[in-house]
Amino acid sequence: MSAPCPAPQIQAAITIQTLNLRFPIFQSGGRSLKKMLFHWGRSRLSGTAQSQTGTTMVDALHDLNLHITAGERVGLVGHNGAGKSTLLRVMAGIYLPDSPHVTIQGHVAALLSLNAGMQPSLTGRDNITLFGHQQGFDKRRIRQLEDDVEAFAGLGSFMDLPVRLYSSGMSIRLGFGLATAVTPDILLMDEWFMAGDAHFQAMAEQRLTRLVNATQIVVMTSHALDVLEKWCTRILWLEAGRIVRDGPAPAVLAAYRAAAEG
Ligand SMILES: Nc1ncnc2c1ncn2[C@@H]1O[C@H](COP(=O)(O)OP(=O)(O)OP(=O)(O)O)[C@@H](O)[C@H]1O
Repeated sequence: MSAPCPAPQIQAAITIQTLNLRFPIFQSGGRSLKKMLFHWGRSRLSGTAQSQTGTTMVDALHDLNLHITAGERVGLVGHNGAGKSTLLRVMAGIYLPDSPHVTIQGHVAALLSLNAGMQPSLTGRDNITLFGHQQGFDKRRIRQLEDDVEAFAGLGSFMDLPVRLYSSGMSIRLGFGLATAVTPDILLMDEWFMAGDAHFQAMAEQRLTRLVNATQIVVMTSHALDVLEKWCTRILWLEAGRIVRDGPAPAVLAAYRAAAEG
C-alpha cells in the first residue's frame, strides 16, 4: 500500500470565540393554555427555548471559546446531546455560524459520515477519480490514489460496480480508504471510524495511526473512553452545549469517569 499523499504544510490552528448555535426543533402552531403550560414546563427542564415565532429552539452550543494549536490531539466527551457532533460539524464547515466566531487555519479532512461526498450511482473506482479531481490532483496522483484505496479496500470486482450495490461493510472499506488517503492539516473524526469487522479494524487502525501521526491537529469524539485515552492529549468535556472541563487527557477523563460512576 502506498503512503497517503502529503499535503503542503502550514501552521494549523482552530479558534472559536463566543460561539452560540441554536437549532429549531419543531414548529408550534396555535396552542391551548394547557399545551402552552406543558411546553413551558418542559423547556425549563430540557434547556430548550421558544423563539418569538413560536419555534422551539435547542441550544446545541452555548458561549463556546476554544483554541487548538498544532500538535494537539483533542477528544470530545459528554453525554448524548452534549454537542460533540455539532462542534465537529462546525469545525468541518458543515454548519456555518457567523464567520468571526470560527477561524480554521489549515486543510480539514472530516471522517464524519461513511458516504460523505460519495455518489451512489458511480462505481467505487469512479468515486475515487471524482475525489481526486475535487482535490485538484493530476492524472498521476489520481492513479496513485486509486492504487492506494483499491489495495486498502480489497473490494475485488466490486470496485467497478455502483456503490449503491455495496454492503455496509464494503461501503465502510471504500469510504474509510478514501477519507484517509490524503493527509490533511486538521483531522476530524466521529466514532464511526472504529466500525467494521475485527480484521478491518486492525487494518484501519494501522492506516489511522499513520494518518494521525502525520496530521497537525486531530479532534475526535467517541463514547469509548479507552479509545480517547489512547489517542488524545487533551479532552474537552461538553454538557448541554457548554464546556464543563478542558485539560490534559488523563485528568479530564478521570473526572468524567468519576462523575459517571458517582
Ligand atoms: N440538525 C439538527 N437539527 C436540530 N437539532 C439538532 C441538529 N443537530 C443537533 N441537534 C441538537 O443539538 C444537540 C446536540 O446534538 P449533538 O448531536 O451535537 O450531540 P452529541 O453530543 O454528538 O450526542 P451523541 O453522543 O448522542 O451523538 C441535541 O439536542 C440535538 O438534538
